[in-house]
Amino acid sequence: MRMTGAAITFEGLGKSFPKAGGQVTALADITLSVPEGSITGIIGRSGAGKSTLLRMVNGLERPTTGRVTVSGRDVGTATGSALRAIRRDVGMIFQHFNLLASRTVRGNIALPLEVAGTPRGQIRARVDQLIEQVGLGALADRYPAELSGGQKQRVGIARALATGPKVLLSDEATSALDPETTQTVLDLLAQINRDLGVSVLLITHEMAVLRDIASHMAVIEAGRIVEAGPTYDIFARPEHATTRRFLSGVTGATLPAFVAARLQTDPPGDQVIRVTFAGTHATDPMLARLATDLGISANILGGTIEEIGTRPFGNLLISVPQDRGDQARAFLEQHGLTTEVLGHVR
Ligand SMILES: Nc1ncnc2c1ncn2[C@@H]1O[C@H](COP(=O)(O)OP(=O)(O)OP(=O)(O)O)[C@@H](O)[C@H]1O
Repeated sequence: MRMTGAAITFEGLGKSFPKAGGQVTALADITLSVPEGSITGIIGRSGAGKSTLLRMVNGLERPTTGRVTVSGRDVGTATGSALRAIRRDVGMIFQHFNLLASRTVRGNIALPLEVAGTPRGQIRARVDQLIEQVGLGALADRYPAELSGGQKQRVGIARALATGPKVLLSDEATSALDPETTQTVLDLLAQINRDLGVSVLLITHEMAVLRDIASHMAVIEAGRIVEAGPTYDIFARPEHATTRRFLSGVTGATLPAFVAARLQTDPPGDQVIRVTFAGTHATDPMLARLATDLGISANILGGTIEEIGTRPFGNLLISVPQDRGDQARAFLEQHGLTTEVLGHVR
């Protein structure tokens, strides 16, 4: 089946590598679609298979089973000019930038155009345009050693865009950057996605990267996708334990230390509940209603409201009397909120 509206598809994809005395399975039964025009992020721990999955998209690795397509073209079986055509449609950026030290900014960005046989006269104009696009105007004649990490990644992005790809692959592109620089590079990726309509597939081990720019996401563990969907939905209703673990670091609210230190897994004590507010319910005065409708008064232990895309997303940590906990949670869930019992405090 060929999915429509997909920039990239993985269909029952598997990849094994030979290993002394047998095989190691890096990926198993991956079925995932990267919607055209989306920024799709894949998160997983080290060794989960992220890089292998990304390398399938430009044909650096070939599937052992299943298929990977770019704009409907099968990458795994493509050779010669067909493979070269796919690769022109797929740009890639790297954690450590992979720039040539002996070439200036201009020279690095020109490289893929030279390889593609673009006439010299055209290369100059195209490179100028790319340098403008990534905001490197004043640095065109500098060498990589004279640039900051963020500037190097801008060169990497310009180089990846040189041949006018439909898809941009990002391999931990911000992992070597400080938080502030990370933000500016993520903003640039979002802008490129918006302005040029380039679909982005990125891999990361940081949930914050997905929160900030990914419209869609998937969680990969031990070579399998354990959860996938629109980023907002997954943040609001994570289903898999691995997803929840990744989320606990970013969905702001953490328990105050004095509460965390006393938290127990079993009763007795007040029930400590994480309430996730999503979408239109984000600003509803649900705690007030808990008091007026059910007569349950909740203690507020912590909370945050942030935005995913442009939609509000909140986390509130509360405690309620143990014997009213189930009732309170049922009420909140009935009103479209997600709840999770974190434990009990006396
Ligand atoms: N060329 C190879 N030969 C043998 N095994 C490999 C090869 N490439 C990857 N693997 C194995 O496949 C699994 C997935 O590796 P991969 O690099 O894709 O993970 P990752 O999620 O990108 O991790 P990291 O973030 O550490 O790069 C690992 O067990 C790895 O050892």
